[in-house]
Amino acid sequence: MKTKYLLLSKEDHWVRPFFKKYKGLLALVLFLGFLTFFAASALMFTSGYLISRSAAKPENILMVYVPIVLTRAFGIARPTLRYVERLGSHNWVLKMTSDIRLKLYQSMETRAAKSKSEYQTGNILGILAEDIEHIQNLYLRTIFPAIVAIILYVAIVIALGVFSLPLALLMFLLIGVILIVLPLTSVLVNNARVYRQKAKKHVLYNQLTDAVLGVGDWQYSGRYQEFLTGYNEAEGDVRKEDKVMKQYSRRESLLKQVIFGLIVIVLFVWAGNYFGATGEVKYLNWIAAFVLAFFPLIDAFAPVSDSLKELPLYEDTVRRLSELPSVEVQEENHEPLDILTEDMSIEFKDVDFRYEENQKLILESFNLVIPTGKVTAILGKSGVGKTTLSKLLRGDLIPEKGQVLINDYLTSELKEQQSEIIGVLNQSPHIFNTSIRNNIRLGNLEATEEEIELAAKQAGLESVYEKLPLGLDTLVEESGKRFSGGEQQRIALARILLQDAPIIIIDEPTIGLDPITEKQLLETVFNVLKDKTVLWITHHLVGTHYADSIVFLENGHISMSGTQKELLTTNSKFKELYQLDLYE
Ligand SMILES: Nc1ncnc2c1ncn2[C@@H]1O[C@H](COP(=O)(O)OP(=O)(O)OP(=O)(O)O)[C@@H](O)[C@H]1O
Repeated sequence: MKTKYLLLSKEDHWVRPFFKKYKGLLALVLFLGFLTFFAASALMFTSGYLISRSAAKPENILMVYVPIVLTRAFGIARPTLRYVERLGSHNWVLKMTSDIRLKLYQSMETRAAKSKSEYQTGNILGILAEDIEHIQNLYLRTIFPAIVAIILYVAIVIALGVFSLPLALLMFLLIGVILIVLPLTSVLVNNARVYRQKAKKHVLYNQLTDAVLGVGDWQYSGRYQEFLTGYNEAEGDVRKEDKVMKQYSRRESLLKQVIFGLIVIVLFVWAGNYFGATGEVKYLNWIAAFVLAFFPLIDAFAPVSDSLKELPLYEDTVRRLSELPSVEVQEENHEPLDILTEDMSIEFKDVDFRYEENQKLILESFNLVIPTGKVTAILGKSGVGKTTLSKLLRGDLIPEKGQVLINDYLTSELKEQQSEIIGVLNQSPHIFNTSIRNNIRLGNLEATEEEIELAAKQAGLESVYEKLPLGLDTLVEESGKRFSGGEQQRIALARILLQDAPIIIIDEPTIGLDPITEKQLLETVFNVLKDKTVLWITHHLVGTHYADSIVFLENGHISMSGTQKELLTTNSKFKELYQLDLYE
């Protein structure tokens, strides 16, 4: 079990900083919250007095003129203050949660380059949907009302103390039960339950994303019903916990109502005695006023224990957030590198790389040079490190030893210039659910219509969109479903052409395509990318004539290299592999 609370402590780097950042608005919101209840209470007080006084038939209207004006004033002030307070508090909370979302995004981005696998999509969805919403509620439903209630509590006890010390003490105890004893008991009783429920909900989120991503496989395997049953059971579990907690809430709410009833009776008896004892009729008018003034305060006190019960949830939220990678504030003004010159050669210089410390080196003293405007094909068994090589080139991974350079600049320094320098054509480019034109435009938002059309033509899309009534404005449907794999790759290629980066990574874009489409696509790709420096990851030897150099990766080193022609004539192993590939 936890020993130290994180929420709003110094170690809380997620909620506390924003709490401090907007503290001026926060103070205003709290003050307005207090004023709202004060106006509500004063409204009831003046109306109570007015009713009592009017019932005693005043000689003329002027005798009750002041309470009439006050009743009107407080009647207008209460909703106005409430409105402004809501506006302020929501504005405050939305500002803060938007900052937290941004921080979450930055944190994931920091991590994304290194390893996406540590944080499942479901976890992130859970954090975005549940946790940040909890933080939103933390302020709107818990912290603000609790602080306002405590201010009111102190004000009431002091105000009553002026009239009678025993009454002030009694109110101190009775309201104290509602504001302190009940919430604490509730936190103690429900703590474990709330945690359990939240953990179960996170399991549900993970199951859901997994299920949505793999829905086809559940269907094909004939285990759809089994999956549904499992999911329903997990959901049932969450509901069961929910039921127990609701039962507790109902009982607690009953107890609160009884205490409120008791407070009203105590106030009534005391006011009756206090003002009745004076023997003067005019003082009797204050009795109803005193008792009625308490009623609006019930709205301030009642929700506190309900919301404090959720404190463990907020604590858990902050804990989960604090486990995310911290965001180094990268405010440093990163000077753009003067990297774009004639020379866009790539060099891997004595590179050692592995993902984890105790892992075998994936690249060991690895050296490779790709001259400007040349194509190097990287081949090797699955898992040998081809994709790793491309990630090192993008600067997403940093070598343990050695350097990865483009035009003598470290690729890890590229930062936001990365997309300006390196384009990627991979196995499954994402085609967004918009028109072909917009999908291509993604490569360069500033491109003109003519440039987009030229890129589409160069990528060989003309024959595709010409047949369509809407041409380039045809919607591609979700994930590009409307088009074949080869056509989707051509859209991605057009996007890259528009991006016009001098270096291109081609990571098996032809995988899953039939040999004829593969051949046609490769022809287009290498035709339009002929001036670029290209790192081409492939499994196929057929087509490697497009490469100026072929490199075989094995055990972290280059085991074979040369042009297709050279290798075919001098290397029997290559020849053998080439023959095998021909018959595949
Ligand atoms: N994030 C990671 N953490 C730990 N190990 C990883 C990670 N990513 C890849 N690896 C391991 O590094 C090795 C090289 O992976 P890489 O993806 O570069 O291979 P590849 O040659 O591109 O394979 P394929 O041809 O199947 O795509 C593999 O053994 C893989 O399991």
